[in-house]
Amino acid sequence: MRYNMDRLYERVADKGHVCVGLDTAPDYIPPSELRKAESPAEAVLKYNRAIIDATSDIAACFKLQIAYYEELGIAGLEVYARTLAYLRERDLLAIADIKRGDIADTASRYARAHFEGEFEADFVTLAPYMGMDSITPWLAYAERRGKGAFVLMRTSNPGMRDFEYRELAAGGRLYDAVGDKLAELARESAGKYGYGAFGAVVGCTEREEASVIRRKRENLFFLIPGYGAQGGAADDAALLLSNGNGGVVNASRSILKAWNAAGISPEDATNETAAGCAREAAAEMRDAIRTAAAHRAGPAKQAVQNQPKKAVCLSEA
Ligand SMILES: O=c1ccn([C@@H]2O[C@H](COP(=O)(O)O)[C@@H](O)[C@H]2O)c(=O)[nH]1
Repeated sequence: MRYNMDRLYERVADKGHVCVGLDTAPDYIPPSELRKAESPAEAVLKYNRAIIDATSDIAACFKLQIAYYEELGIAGLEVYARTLAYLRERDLLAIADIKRGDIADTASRYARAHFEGEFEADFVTLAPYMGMDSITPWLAYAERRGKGAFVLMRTSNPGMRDFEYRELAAGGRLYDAVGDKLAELARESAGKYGYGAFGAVVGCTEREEASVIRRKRENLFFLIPGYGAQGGAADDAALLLSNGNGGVVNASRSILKAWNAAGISPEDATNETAAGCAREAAAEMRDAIRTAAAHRAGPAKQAVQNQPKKAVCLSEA
């Protein structure tokens, strides 16, 4: 089976670790574009397309947080589906950040809804609180269609300590117990590069235990949120990478609102200027993570990574 996780690994090797978050709220969009559009939803679609066009050669993948679309109602869900279709047409990988978790029968319906049809994505995010029977129905799609998932393990938010850090009577922390189960699953669905079809969400806002988590979970590919707006930096994210690969680092607001941070006045901004700033922010992020990862890997890896990009791509093709 050609797993999407293998495709993602190859995109990282080729383009770097950036996952552009399409968490597009209407108020992130230049006001002139909002005025021109027939509805906020239409403005979001146009903005998404501009961001995708400007970053598609830099981003390993794109992540859509479904809440931003749901809050716009039916029109928002239509934009969600059309954004996914736009990515698919361009052979760009999409993560649907839907964080589902329910009894097996319901889970299989969620899986059909997000791995087939109008909302089809390459990967989803899952919440493991209800146990492995809420995860396994999704696995059928890994076996049949190569689909992938990232299961919440150690998240990026302050509340991660409320439950994920609980010490278990059997030893270890709750997030470790999730990691054990995921590592088991990954052994059964290992792809070409040794990573399982399903990986884990591990935030980069907390450096504590990051290197240990990475070493312990060598067959799990990580989706790493928390970069930029939540305070995570390239050095933090690099602790969660493995041999220059093994994870994608998500940034949403710091890319979508880069035009704002660059000091462009709302009245002067257009989708074109916003997309230019997004491109610059994504490229800076890619370079900072590459440098931090190479620094962590030591001189031998640095020498390989410092070769001209074309040569690296050719050797990995
Ligand atoms: O632990 C987690 C899991 C998911 N997220 C999601 O990632 C993005 C982060 O957005 P930023 O604007 O870059 O902070 C958002 O969609 C979250 O729902 C997370 O932040 N932490």
